Amino acid sequence: MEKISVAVRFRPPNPAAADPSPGGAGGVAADREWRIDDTRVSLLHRAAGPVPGASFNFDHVFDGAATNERVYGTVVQGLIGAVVDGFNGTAFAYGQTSSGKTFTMNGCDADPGIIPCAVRDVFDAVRQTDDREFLIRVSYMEIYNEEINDLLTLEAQKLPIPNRHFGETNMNVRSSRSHTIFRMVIESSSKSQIDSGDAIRVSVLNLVDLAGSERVNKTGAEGVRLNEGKYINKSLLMLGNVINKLTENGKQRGHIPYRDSNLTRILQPALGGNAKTSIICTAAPEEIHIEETRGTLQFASRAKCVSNCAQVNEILTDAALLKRQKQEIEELRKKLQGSHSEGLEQVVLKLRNDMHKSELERDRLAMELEEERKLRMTLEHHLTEQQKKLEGLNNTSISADQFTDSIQLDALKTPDSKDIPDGFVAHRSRYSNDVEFSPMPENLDIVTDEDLWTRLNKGCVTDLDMLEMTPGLKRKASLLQDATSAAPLEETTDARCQRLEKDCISDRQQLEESNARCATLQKECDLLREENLSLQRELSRSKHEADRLIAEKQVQLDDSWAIRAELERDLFSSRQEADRLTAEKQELAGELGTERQKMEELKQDIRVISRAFSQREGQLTSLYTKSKSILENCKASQVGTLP
Ligand SMILES: Nc1ncnc2c1ncn2[C@@H]1O[C@H](COP(=O)(O)OP(=O)(O)OP(=O)(O)O)[C@@H](O)[C@H]1O
Repeated sequence: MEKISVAVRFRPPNPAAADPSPGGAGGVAADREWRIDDTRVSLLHRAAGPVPGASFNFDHVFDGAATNERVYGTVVQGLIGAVVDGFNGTAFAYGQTSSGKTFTMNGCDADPGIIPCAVRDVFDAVRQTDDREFLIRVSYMEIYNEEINDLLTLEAQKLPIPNRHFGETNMNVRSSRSHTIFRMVIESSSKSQIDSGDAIRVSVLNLVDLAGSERVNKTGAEGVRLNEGKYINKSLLMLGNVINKLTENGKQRGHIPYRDSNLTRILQPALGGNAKTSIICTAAPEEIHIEETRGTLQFASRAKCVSNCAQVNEILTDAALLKRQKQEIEELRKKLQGSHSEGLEQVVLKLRNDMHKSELERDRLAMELEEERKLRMTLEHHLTEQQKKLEGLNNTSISADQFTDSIQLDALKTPDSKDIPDGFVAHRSRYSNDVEFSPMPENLDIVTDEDLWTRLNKGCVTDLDMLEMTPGLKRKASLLQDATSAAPLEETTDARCQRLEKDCISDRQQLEESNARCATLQKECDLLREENLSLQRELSRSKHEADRLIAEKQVQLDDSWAIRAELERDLFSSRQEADRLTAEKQELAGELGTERQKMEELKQDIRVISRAFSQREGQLTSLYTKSKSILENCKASQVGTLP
């Protein structure tokens, strides 16, 4: 789809044009004027500035200084190449009477208009296209009072060249009273033998000069001119209706009234159809024409919204159609077998590989995660153990059951130290805040002495009342009473305590690290799972797309095969029909020959008979003459012998 190209052209101000209406502005400085930029036209009030709602944008805007050559080069020249290449093209001039439509389309000797420039360029383009041969037909017609006249057929109209209807009005001494359509039909086919089966291109170029819309009070039309003006205005109204309908939204648009006038019927392909179209809206710059100019610009704005759908026009012979179908089938087959499907397969394969890799990676990470979890559990367990031991050490000075570990116990043992089977374990239940000495209970004298308790409890004196007596390891009082052996035991326990604390800290660090690693692995695992899912989705989408494309191509291929088969059948039956007709023709020709021969013979017979008849007639005539003279002689002799 491409939009219609719309240009606006202002003619130079006409000094002779005075406002014909009573109280007209002739000679008085205008209050309002049009400001013209490259693509914009706006109405300005000298005192108040831009007039609201009177500003318009177009593809091109030309002021009075623009020549026809420039207008043609900017707006129409591009169409010509397209028309020679097989597209339909239309250019038409629209505007109020005396705004310069005919000047734009026809021009003058010094500045030829669109029609002569277009004809020149069509023939130039044809000359430059070496590989095709062309047939160009030209017609020139007018729509006058809703009747179509051929302007090139002199016999029918008995009008001198130019044949078009012109008439004088107050607005234009030579006002066009009809719409004219200059049409070139361009046919072309390839010169090449190889392409001889190619299509024939047929395109139409319409160059239209519309009659101008007019107001009766300005043109002063009456009688014939008034009647012409009514037809002109009516057909232009129909053109406006078609354009309005075409600019409506697709659903509301409904029926387009092309058939309401001959003008819209002829312009139908150019308006929303199969053609490239350019409209040149001509306008008068004078203040007295502001309302008409505004109407023209509104028409041009609406026309700018119309879209056409131009395509090369080709006529296919059976052979060309068959050739096209074959080419299409070949192309489809290539596409089906070729790079596209291979590419898709490769994509699918790559996706599969990626998915497989990511699955392996995911499994590996899952295993690592499991190992990490196990390690963390072991560490946690170990830590708990260590903490318990540490607490035990903190709570108990010489609680033997806190040293179940034989290595720990060994560290506490002196060479004479021996497990005593029926000894006891003193477990300290709480510390006394104040340093004081409680009386030693008598039954504890075998456990330890007061100093040793004090040292083991780091200065804190045990409330011996609270000591629980548990069966367990018993130590020899003599061993524990030895003051020299108590000091190394105290140092070892502290060192052990510190080591365990250190262990504990490092275990906790390890545990934290392991937890962090575990969380990272978990995240990676989740990401991989997501990636995996998206790869799977992508894979299934690609597969689906590949299947759809293959199915589509298959359908196209099937269709092409079916069309081809049908065409081949048609071709075959056409050939048979042609053979039958040829045979029939030959038979008829034979019969005709025989008939001709017979006729010749008959003619000969007739000639012989005629000759014989003539001879006989001659003989009979002479015989008759002789008999007559004899008879007369006899009569005379008889008369002479009578008495
Ligand atoms: N761009 C221009 N440059 C010079 N003269 C122009 C230009 N445009 C129009 N004119 C002159 O203005 C007058 C009216 O122009 P023209 O006949 O082309 O108008 P029109 O729109 O075809 O009118 P109508 O619709 O009545 O046929 C003519 O004399 C023409 O030569």
